[in-house]
Amino acid sequence: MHPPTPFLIPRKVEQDVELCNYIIPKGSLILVNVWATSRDPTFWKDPLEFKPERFQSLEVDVRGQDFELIPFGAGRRICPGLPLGMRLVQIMLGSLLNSFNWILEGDIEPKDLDMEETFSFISSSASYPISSFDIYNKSYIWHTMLV
Ligand code: HEM
Repeated sequence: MHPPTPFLIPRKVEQDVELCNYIIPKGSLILVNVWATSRDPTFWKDPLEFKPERFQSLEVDVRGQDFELIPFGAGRRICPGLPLGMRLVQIMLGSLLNSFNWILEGDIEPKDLDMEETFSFISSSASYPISSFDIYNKSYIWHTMLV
């Protein structure tokens, strides 16, 4: 729902295409706005709410078959790094959670965190609310985790 790339890679139409009663002329540049589709209230209940549990009961998959959620794109130009990306995200997130003792700075409440994104080719967090953490006295050696 927070795709790293708000738009898929631009595509150029090679011939006139009719789509949903629109003619897309040959030569047009097409940008697929996955940022918008992954928070479209037509498909998502409370799309702006942080509810990771929504995926527990959903059949929607990120592998390019369900167009309401295509962070890796879809079709023949789908991200070839999808299997690696899926594994890396889990390893990185698990390693970060396991290796550091995360705390919120000052008196910030979780509900006050700004979870909005800044817009550019790659989305990033608007602010870095978790700005302080202490190292939990664990060695942080990537290769031992990956072996
Ligand atoms: C969570 C991690 C990743 C995400 C969310 C992601 C997302 C994407 C997206 C959205 C596209 C554009 C697809 C389209 O326009 O239809 C793409 C393309 C691509 N990705 Fe990834 N990617 C990830 C990881 C990786 C990794 C690990 C690699 C390589 C090791 C990789 C290599 C590529 C390449 C080469 C393309 C261009 C494919 C083409 O145009 O034919 N990606 N990726």
